[in-house]
Amino acid sequence: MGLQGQIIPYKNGEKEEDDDERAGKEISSFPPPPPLHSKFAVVGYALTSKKIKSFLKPKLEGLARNKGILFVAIDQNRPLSDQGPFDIVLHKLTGKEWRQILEDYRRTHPEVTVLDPPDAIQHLHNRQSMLQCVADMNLSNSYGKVGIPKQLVIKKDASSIPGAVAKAGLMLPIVAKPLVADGSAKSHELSLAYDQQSLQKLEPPLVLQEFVNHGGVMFKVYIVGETIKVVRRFSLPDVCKRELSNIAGVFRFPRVSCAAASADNADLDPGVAELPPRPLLEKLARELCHRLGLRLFNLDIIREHGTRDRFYVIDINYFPGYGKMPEYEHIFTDFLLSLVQNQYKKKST
Ligand SMILES: Nc1ncnc2c1ncn2[C@@H]1O[C@H](COP(=O)(O)OP(=O)(O)OP(=O)(O)O)[C@@H](O)[C@H]1O
Ligand SMILES: O=P(O)(O)O[C@H]1[C@H](O)[C@@H](O)[C@H](OP(=O)(O)O)[C@@H](OP(=O)(O)O)[C@H]1O
Ligand SMILES: [Mg+2]
Ligand SMILES: [Mg+2]
Repeated sequence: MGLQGQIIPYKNGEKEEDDDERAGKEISSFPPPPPLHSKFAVVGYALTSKKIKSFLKPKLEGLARNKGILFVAIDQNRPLSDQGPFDIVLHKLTGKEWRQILEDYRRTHPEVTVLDPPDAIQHLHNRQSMLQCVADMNLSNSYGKVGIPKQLVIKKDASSIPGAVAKAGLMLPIVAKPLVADGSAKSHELSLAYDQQSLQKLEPPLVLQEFVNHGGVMFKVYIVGETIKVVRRFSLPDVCKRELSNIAGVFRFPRVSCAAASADNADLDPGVAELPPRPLLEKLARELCHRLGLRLFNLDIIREHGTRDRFYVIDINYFPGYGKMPEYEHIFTDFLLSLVQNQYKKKST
């Protein structure tokens, strides 16, 4: 633990004789910080301002503080080793330089849990490698079958796309996704192509994916360590054969999964609304955590319309919008607590 090796939740008025080595460090401003000499587990965070706003809400900070966890902003202009000491580093920043800083820090501070390792996160920044684990897993049991849509990577030369699609046997319509998925606005600019010729209008590098009809509803599976939570979201509507033969062109679509309202309380066809079986999701999540080496991510999964148990994972996101996950404040606090308790156990054995 960052200070004295034991978590003692902060209580108003508590006084101790410890040093104030954290004095002058930038700490989160709301709720009011406790005295710097308290025995807290310290979570250093390096997040975008957007992420701070959606994730580090007063309720989370308050709950965590009551359980002895303090969030402290990392100053990116100063060496990480000069800050803290941290018990956990929580981050979602991109860039080679930041990755290197974190890798060096992990090497020199093996006692600190970095959520998550930069090279493991990097795996999700490419939409091809992102889904490879799911394909390799080939999950199929009595609860259902989980795969990925048929897909093809186009690195360059848009004019080659119609031929490449025909050769690979991909069926229209096709979802075109930027190959890089680094959280930038551009990486979320997706399009739907209805006919073969229009595919030339797309801009590689891309992943082309068969569009799978799924009744206009998808499931977001949020993972925080060993906890999983599933929510329904509205998604793109099905494309019927008649529509496909009457429409040509490429249509850009916005960030559906983000913009779309929750479909949890909507009046839906039960066959579409039914959540994927819990044991199937648990198996998938556990295995993905292991294979990806990540603890904080979500996945978008759809059920092929007209089937009960045929599922496709279409997207995996690192440190997603947990602010939209029910009860995330409690789940996250308990998760962080379990990490520091494990660190403490390790140290004392
Ligand atoms: N293969 C597919 N078949 C059917 N619908 C799809 C497919 N791929 C994507 N979609 C739809 O497009 C949406 C956006 O796709 P995707 O989740 O891959 O993009 P993203 O920009 O990475 O999203 P996020 O905001 O979750 O990171 C999905 O939520 C789903 O509605
Ligand atoms: O929770 P879902 O619906 O999957 O959507 C998330 C995206 O997948 C994330 O990529 C967003 O985070 P970043 O904008 O930090 O990449 C994340 O941004 P947020 O944390 O600001 O809400 C969400 O938009
Ligand atoms: Mg998505
Ligand atoms: Mg995504």
